[in-house]
Amino acid sequence: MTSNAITFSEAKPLDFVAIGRLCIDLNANEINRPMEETVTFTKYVGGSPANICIGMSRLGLKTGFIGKVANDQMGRFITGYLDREGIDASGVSIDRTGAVTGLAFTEIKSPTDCSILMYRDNVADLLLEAGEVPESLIADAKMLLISGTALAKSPSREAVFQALEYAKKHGAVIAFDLDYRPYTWTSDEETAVYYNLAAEKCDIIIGTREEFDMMERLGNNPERDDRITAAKWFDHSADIVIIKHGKDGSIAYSKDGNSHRARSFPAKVVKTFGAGDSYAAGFLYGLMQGWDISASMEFGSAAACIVISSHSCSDAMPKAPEVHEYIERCLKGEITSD
Ligand SMILES: Nc1ncnc2c1ncn2[C@@H]1O[C@H](COP(=O)(O)OP(=O)(O)OP(=O)(O)O)[C@@H](O)[C@H]1O
Ligand SMILES: O=C(O)C[C@@H](O)[C@H](O)C(=O)CO
Repeated sequence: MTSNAITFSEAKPLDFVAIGRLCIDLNANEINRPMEETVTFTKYVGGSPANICIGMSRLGLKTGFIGKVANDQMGRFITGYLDREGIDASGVSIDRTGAVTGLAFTEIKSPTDCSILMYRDNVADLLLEAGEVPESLIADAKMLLISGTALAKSPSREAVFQALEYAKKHGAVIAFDLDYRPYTWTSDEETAVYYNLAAEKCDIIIGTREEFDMMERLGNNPERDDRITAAKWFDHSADIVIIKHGKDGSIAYSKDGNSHRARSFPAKVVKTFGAGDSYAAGFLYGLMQGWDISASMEFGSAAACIVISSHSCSDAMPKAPEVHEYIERCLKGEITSD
């Protein structure tokens, strides 16, 4: 199937495989206050690539995950969740070194003032080794998603480049969700080098304006012009580059020279994070259905609204009928922002 010059190998048994972190979100139950004043949290599976994979699975696609979890109750909570979601977890390794599961404590001071306190020392997800990346899982997949934070440290960094090599070898479409989390990196120069090296191999690149700014410290785009940002990647492997702008929506550029703007939909926002993961899942799902770029962006934008209107990220990932209904209700004026 071809969508916007991107061709998916229909004969492959898996639709989507992601590689990267599997973590735990601990979202404060007492919202609209600083974390210092919160007492209880709800535990969810987290990790941006995990959220995207869960989103793709919820939308009805056959998915798999490549990663590493801690050999403890949190690791077993995560793998049990993937199993219940029907996600092939055969590519998930168990750490044997005593590493731990990354924790994301989320603070919801207000619907527009949210932050994440990350505990990521000695996390298992960054210990995934290149030799643990199953070539067969990627060979069976129409699409591979990589996520930028997995590039932050070795051996996870080399595992990502191994996955990219397998994807190229077996004709999988490669999507790169930039997912820049500063606390995981030690140097701006190193960050930009590895993000750029990975991005050169990718067919679809999705990031915020700020994430592309981080990458472009090696280039020259003082006006932070989205079109200049996108053009660079069409000289490499990219067919589609999406720059996300929060409530102001998103813009996509395609290699054929076209651009596509998507507005955001109204939403009763509980917390803003999770927007990017659900947007990515909705957009990539749309492409895999053969929809055009604009329709896929609209679907991703609506999926994002459903997740930011919820307390969780992974648990809130919607099914396809929910997203279509959300769009219809917005078009009828039945949903408004606060
Ligand atoms: N407040 C909002 N109201 C409606 N839609 C939103 C809002 N914030 C984000 N979105 C939708 O989600 C998409 C992605 O959001 P954003 O640009 O914030 O990405 P992100 O920074 O990667 O998200 P995250 O907060 O999960 O890291 C936007 O393009 C828009 O369609
Ligand atoms: O990606 C992370 O490590 C944090 C996520 O678990 C959290 O759900 C989020 O920020 C989603 O964007």
